[in-house]
Amino acid sequence: MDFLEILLELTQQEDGNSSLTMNQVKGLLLRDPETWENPLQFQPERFLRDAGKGDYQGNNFNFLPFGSGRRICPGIPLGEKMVLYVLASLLHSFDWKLPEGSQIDLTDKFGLALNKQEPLIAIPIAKLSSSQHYY
Ligand code: HEM
Repeated sequence: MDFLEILLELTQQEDGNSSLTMNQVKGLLLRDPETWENPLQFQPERFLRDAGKGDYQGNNFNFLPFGSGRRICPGIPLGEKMVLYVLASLLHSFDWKLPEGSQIDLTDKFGLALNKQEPLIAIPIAKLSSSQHYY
């Protein structure tokens, strides 16, 4: 079946019409097995193997987390720094563990942006030598 047909079927409404937002198209493109090997698997290392696939400056139409063209996100440089800084701070300052008996569930929920179906609950454990380092 043609990829477009699958898109239309997935978004069919009760009145027979289909409505597809740009974000839904993007979400589905990121699952296209012709472009992404094992698209449903969380494999961030895929971008290390092939750096071109992770180019998000708007020229690679298979991967547009910041959009493209005239309306491309102007916050890319700040976003790049903030995501890295916040993540690095959280990993540097805390050990993380899951609540007793729970497991990580990576199932996602289709929507305007990709959300996890089950929220992640992670417990931070302070690991810096002095509590003053947390202020
Ligand atoms: C990781 C962080 C971010 C992501 C994933 C992101 C993603 C996006 C996306 C997908 C768009 C729509 C682009 C389009 O329509 O083609 C957008 C637009 C926009 N973003 Fe971001 N963004 C991020 C961070 C930021 C930051 C830090 C700022 C500002 C400080 C910002 C400001 C804007 C503005 C003003 C627009 C509208 C641009 C326009 O319509 O002309 N974004 N962003």
